[in-house]
Amino acid sequence: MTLLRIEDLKVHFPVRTGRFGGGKGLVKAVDGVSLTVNVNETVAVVGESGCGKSTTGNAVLGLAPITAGRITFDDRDIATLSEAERRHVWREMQVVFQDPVSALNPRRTIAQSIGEPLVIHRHPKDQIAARVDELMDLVGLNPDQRDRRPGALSGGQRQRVVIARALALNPRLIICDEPVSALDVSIQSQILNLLMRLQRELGLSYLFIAHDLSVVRHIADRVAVMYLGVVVEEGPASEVFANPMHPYTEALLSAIPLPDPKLRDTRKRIVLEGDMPSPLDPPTGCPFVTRCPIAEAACGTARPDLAEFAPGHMVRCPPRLRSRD
Ligand SMILES: Nc1ncnc2c1ncn2[C@@H]1O[C@H](COP(=O)(O)OP(=O)(O)OP(=O)(O)O)[C@@H](O)[C@H]1O
Repeated sequence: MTLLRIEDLKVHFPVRTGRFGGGKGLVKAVDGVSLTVNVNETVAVVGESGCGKSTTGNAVLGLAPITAGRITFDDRDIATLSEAERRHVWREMQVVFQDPVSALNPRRTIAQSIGEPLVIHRHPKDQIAARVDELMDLVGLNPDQRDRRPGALSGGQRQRVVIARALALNPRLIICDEPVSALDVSIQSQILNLLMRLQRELGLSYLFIAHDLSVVRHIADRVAVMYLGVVVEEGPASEVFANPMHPYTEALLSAIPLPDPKLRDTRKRIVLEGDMPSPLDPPTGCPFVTRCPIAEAACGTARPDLAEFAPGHMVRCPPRLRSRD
């Protein structure tokens, strides 16, 4: 069952341009993204900085304006909700951001931070302490730490606090926006394992935003790779990792270190030249044309659509190019 549906989403920001800010431009941060997240599913959105991943998540959360397209949660269009429906949807949809330091008020105790949504939503006061203990236990924090301040905790423990707070109102969907990027590599897998366990136990759905494909390898059911405001490839995670179709996905995958030295020798590393163009002035034609190792003249004129290569595996690169290698 589909819980979240994003249909042809566009988020364009009007900005001032030119040396003295006299010109006007449009940053096409998201330029026609469609995605679905099913109940109990993790969909990863991956791509380098500036590709529009966070803006997509922010539009779902109501933190970025929807220029065009539609976002439905549980079949309800989030743009047309009444105030009461909106409050209900915001309870069911929570977010975990990258940086647990700025997400937590340093003056509040752990219990106060975790209990904050319960206070805001007027939970009976006498039940809040027990619910906070339950949430701390659920995320692997010792309830003895309830009166500590965030400064006394490690980065991983702080992110557990943020996750416990996100779970307080029994959400169905969590937008995880780079939830492990600020953590030591050794701690990252602990938090990813925690998120996977919580998903199993609570039937959660995740829209999981990351710049690094290796982070999502174990957690994602499906992966959407974004470049310059559009999805260039989307499919079941196992398919995308084993059989990447888009040259950008291939380049991202080739940057992941392989544990097996024999595999390391056989794999070619694809180093992309230059930077992603500005979404203020995207290239005509294929968005990846300026950095693509297999670009042809035609790629500079027509923007390719997403086409299905295998069941559920979509790629925005014409077959005549892909069949060459
Ligand atoms: N409020 C805004 N006004 C103007 N431009 C914006 C605004 N928010 C985002 N952008 C631009 O939109 C583009 C996409 O940004 P976004 O943060 O969604 O990318 P991202 O892939 O999540 O990158 P990062 O990982 O660095 O957050 C960037 O070029 C960014 O500068």
